[in-house]
Amino acid sequence: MPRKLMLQMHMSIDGYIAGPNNELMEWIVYNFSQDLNDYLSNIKFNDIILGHKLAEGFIPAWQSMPSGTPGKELMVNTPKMVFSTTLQENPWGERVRLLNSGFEDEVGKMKAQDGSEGDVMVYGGVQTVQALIEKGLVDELFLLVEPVALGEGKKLFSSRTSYEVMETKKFECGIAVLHYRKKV
Ligand SMILES: NC(=O)C1=CN([C@@H]2O[C@H](COP(=O)(O)OP(=O)(O)OC[C@H]3O[C@@H](n4cnc5c(N)ncnc54)[C@H](OP(=O)(O)O)[C@@H]3O)[C@@H](O)[C@H]2O)C=CC1
Ligand SMILES: Nc1nc(O)c(N)c(N[C@@H]2O[C@H](COP(=O)(O)O)[C@@H](O)[C@H]2O)n1
Repeated sequence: MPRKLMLQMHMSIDGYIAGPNNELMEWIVYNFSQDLNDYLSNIKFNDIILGHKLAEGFIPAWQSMPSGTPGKELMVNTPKMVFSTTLQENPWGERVRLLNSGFEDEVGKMKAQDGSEGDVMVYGGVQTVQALIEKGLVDELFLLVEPVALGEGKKLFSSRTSYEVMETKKFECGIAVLHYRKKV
């Protein structure tokens, strides 16, 4: 069985993943309740994909979190691949690999590996996930639906794709997780 590419992203109830200009995500509840931390810690994967812009914040932010912060070990220790056409040197250390071209081909190769290698997770940002969705490479979605409508912003999808619901769950902090699998 091949590896799956999973996506986990926060989304407004009207389907936006960022403001119109990728503004600060102040609409996102980051103070996760224990039940949500427990749920997320059960999603298993062995590689993380990040876009360059997200990586600039994500990697140092997780590294500097106090030990014991839920998710820290997973986020810091899991190998990461960062998409960038401009970065020539990797500033983030040995667990991070830069990919300068052929993004979709490389993801296709990762996915073709044996499933016993573990699955792959992408956290964003907008350009990166839009490209992966557009190429049909994302197999499962974990949408963390925030209890807010934004009215405008950046969307995950630009064309019609069918999914089936695997699970829906409401959490104490107000987030609802919708877990979908792509229909084959
Ligand atoms: N809703 C959510 O859960 C999340 C939302 N976000 C939102 O995402 C925003 C950042 O998104 P965005 O600015 O799009 O940044 P990304 O993190 O997607 O990084 C974009 C950069 O990644 C490289 N890249 C990614 N895909 C490709 C591709 N297919 N071809 C060429 N280069 C590629 C390029 O780097 P280079 O320029 O070096 O070539 C590009 O400039 C944040 O402001 C935040 O608001 C982020 C994370 C989670
Ligand atoms: N799997 C998992 N476990 C946790 O404990 C978490 N806090 C998260 N957070 C998710 O990580 C993604 C990137 O977050 P930042 O951009 O670094 O804030 C995002 O999807 C969070 O929901 N994940």
